[in-house]
Amino acid sequence: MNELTFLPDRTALEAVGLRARHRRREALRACTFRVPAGRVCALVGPNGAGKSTLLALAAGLRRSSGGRLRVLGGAPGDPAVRPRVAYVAQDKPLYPHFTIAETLRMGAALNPGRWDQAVAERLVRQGDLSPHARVGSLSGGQRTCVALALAFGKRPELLLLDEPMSDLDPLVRHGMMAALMAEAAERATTVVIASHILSELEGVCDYLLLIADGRVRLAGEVEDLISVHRLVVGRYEDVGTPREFAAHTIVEARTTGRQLTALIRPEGPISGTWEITEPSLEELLLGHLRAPGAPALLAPSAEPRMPASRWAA
Ligand SMILES: Nc1ncnc2c1ncn2[C@@H]1O[C@H](COP(=O)(O)OP(=O)(O)OP(=O)(O)O)[C@@H](O)[C@H]1O
Repeated sequence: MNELTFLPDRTALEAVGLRARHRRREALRACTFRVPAGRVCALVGPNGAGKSTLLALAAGLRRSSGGRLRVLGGAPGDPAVRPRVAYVAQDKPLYPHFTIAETLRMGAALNPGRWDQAVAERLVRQGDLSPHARVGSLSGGQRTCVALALAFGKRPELLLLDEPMSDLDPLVRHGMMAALMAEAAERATTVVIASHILSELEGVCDYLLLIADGRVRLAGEVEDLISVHRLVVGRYEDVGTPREFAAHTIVEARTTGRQLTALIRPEGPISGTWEITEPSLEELLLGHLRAPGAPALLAPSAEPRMPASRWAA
């Protein structure tokens, strides 16, 4: 993180009581959170949690069914907001008859005054692709590289990525992730990246939004969220959870043989003879994913800042 990318006073995404429906099914249930500008935010949750729905709302491609969502200070999809946002959907729609070079020319034509050809070409090279290749002849992973090049060439202030790396081979994924993060850091781009690959998020994301069953479970700076949790490991042969944990918030506790492993939000010192460490991001996420009913936590930076007078849709 550098001074440019750390913009805690500006807001990229802000939701209050946000709801969305797919026909009768509620996909988002009263979600409230804030993502400050300049952050790389991991959007994590089980299948069907509502991640894609949230990104599509932020991109202005779907309408909410209640609550409020602000994107870069404006309404999602507003003509003043749309050019500043790029969105890479899971299915990455592209024109199959275009070559990669033609696709980038289309990007330039659609984004007058914003387009950065050098950045787009750099990302195409990262995928080891010829500009003359036709999009229809590319593999799924190669199309992903083109979609990411198109999104980044737009020089967005907010980049919304829906599981962008899932079909990339490990080498290309590594190179692409590094290239994306370098571009994002240089331009202080806010990135919201939905992913199931938890190891890929560690060391890359400094902000976290965890949703499950359409509800926000965790939101805030990764550092802040990690620092209020502890991983507690030790020998335990009784049933249930140890009595000394009663004073704390237990996110998840598991016993394997005679060993107990628990993810806890301590309310004070933890008594007993336990090995107590700070969880890694992956351990924090796994604990919460295994325990979707654990009490939600919104760090102070994730609390909405829009005045209450604007909360009504
Ligand atoms: N087109 C649709 N029609 C009906 N229901 C839908 C549609 N799209 C999503 N849903 C439902 O809305 C809920 C949220 O789906 P969403 O795709 O946002 O989840 P997700 O977190 O992105 O899941 P995944 O990790 O599997 O991509 C799910 O219950 C899903 O079944």
